Parts: sequence; C-alpha cells; structure tokens
Amino acid sequence: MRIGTRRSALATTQSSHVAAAINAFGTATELVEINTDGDRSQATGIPISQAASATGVFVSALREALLAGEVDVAVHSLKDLPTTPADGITLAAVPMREDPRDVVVARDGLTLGELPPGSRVGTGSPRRVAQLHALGLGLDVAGLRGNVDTRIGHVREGRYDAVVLARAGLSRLGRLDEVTEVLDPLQMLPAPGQGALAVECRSDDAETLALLARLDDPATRAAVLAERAVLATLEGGCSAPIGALADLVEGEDGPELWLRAVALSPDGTLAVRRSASSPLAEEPASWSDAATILGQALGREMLDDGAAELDDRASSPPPPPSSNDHPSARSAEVHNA
Ligand SMILES: NCc1[nH]cc(CCC(=O)O)c1CC(=O)O
Repeated sequence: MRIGTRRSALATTQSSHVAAAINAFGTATELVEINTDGDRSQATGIPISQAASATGVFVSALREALLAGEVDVAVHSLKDLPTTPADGITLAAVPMREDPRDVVVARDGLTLGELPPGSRVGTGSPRRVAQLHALGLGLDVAGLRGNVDTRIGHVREGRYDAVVLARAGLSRLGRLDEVTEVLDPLQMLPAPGQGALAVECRSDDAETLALLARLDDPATRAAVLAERAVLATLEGGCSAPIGALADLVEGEDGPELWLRAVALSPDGTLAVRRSASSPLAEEPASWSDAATILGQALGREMLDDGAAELDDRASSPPPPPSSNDHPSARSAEVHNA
C-alpha cells in the first residue's frame, strides 16, 4: 500500500504513524514523498497567502497523486483540509486525535501572562493573532512562517519572545519539552480539526476503504465533523478567523457531543462565541450526521449573532497600545494569511 506524504518532518512522522498502524494489520506499506506547492513556496519564500490556494496548498498535490493512482492513501493534518469535498476521494479514517490545544514556546520558560507588554510573539495564523490580541496583554504579534523547528529556533535565537503552535505537532515530533504553557481553550480555541489526521483514499478503492476503516475513531470523527461544519457554515458569509472545539463526553443518558466556537475580528476586538451540545445515539454509525447538524446549527447561530460583520474590522486600525504604552505593542503585521 503506497502512502503519499509531504516531505516535512511533521508530515513524514504523521504518515509513518499511519503506515505503522496499517503494518499492524499485516499489510506492507511504502511512503511516497510528494512535493506540494505549499512546500515549494516555503522554499522560495513566497508567502503562503499568495500561493495558489491558501488552505489547500498542502492538500491538492497529495490528492492529485491519489487520483492519478500514484499512491493509494494520502495522510493530511485534518485542519489543513478545505471544507469542500474532493470528487472521487473519501475520508476513509480519522484516527484518534492528539490533544487539540495550542501551546506557547517562550523564552526563559515564561507563560503568555508573564511576558512583558510589547513582547514579540510569532504566529502566522489569523486565528491565533486575533485571540492573542483579545487577551489584552499588549503583545506585539508578528507574522511567522516555516516548519516547527524553524519557529522554535526563532525563540531560541532571540528573534521572538514566544511562538504559538499546535501541541499535536510538537507531540508527534517528540518536542513537547519545548512547551512553556498549554493554552486553555477558553482563551485560545484551536482550529477546527486541530490535532487530528485525515486519511484519504480513492472512493472506488473498496479494499483500501475497508482496511482504513479500522483506523477510524468515531468519537474523533464526530468531533472534527462538528467543528468543520461550523467552519463550512461560517465560510458562506464571513472570512473572520474561526476557532472550534468539540468533545464527545459520556453523559448520564449516554454519549453527548459538546461544541464550542468563536469567530473574531482580525484585530481581536470583537468576538462571537457560542456553544451547543447534542445527545448522541449509542450506535456510532449515526454520529457523523448528528455532528454535522450540530455544527451547522451553531454556525448559523453565530451568523445571526453578527459573525458575518466581523470581517469589516479587517480594515480598521490595530488595537491601541496597552496602558504601559510600550511603543512596540502596536503590530503592523497581523493581517498576513
Ligand atoms: N498550520 C500548519 C499545521 N498543520 C498541522 C499542524 C500541527 C498538527 C495539527 O494541528 O494537527 C500545523 C502546525 C501548527 O499549527 O503548529
């Protein structure tokens, strides 16, 4: 079974993980490296936001290789998948996810709250930028790109006081010892699907579909489908940064799906927050539909609450400096990607 993977350390680690699980079922695997536009533009330094399709750059080349029959399986970070389905491709497995939270890697072991106003905090994610500003700490939030090693290197070499990353990526790379703070989702809701993998194959490849189904974790699938349904619903009317996190919990009357979401103005001064929950049947077969319905309903509520108007804040000036009035507490680089 040929497994397509991007070349980055994170991607090959994730694909090797899936390969090992398939090997455990008695099927041999081969990793096939696919060079993606996203990786290429990283090499040339062209910002990701200017690459052909900002969300899909890491995904489309792998899907093309899958459809062309060059590989049988494609492994992606689920949060990098566009919400629109791809013709001829099925999400065959969503394995059990890692801790979905974001983390801080800061100098001197500091937490965000311990960093003095004006501290330079790096992230290229509009979702993290907005939520960092919303903390009101007067941080100088600056754009940042590159792989996990590069980002951590910026802190070690003093160019940034801190960076914000997905805990899952660090965990998969064995770098959790770098973490100086795990961010509470109340303050930093992760991206929809963060910490989960997406394992895709061709929709007509029954043999691979059946094998990959054994890697699927229905609770994770339900959670990420709910999160992505929020995103898909909001995308219809708004381009604001969005965070969403769902969790399947065992209630008194059976399983329940809990969902929280936020949409923010890019500068973090306005936010629409909502949560919802839904009882689930005992039988996992029905969870996907229930999760999607829950996410769509929450997304529509957020649109009713004004989530679509948050975009207009994109052209407004950045928030004023903190009361400490540190000159570098003002950021001009927050609107990347
Ligand atoms: N945006 C790139 C990306 N895609 C997936 C991960 C980490 C693994 C995951 O979230 O599943 C990362 C790095 C990061 O956000 O820190």
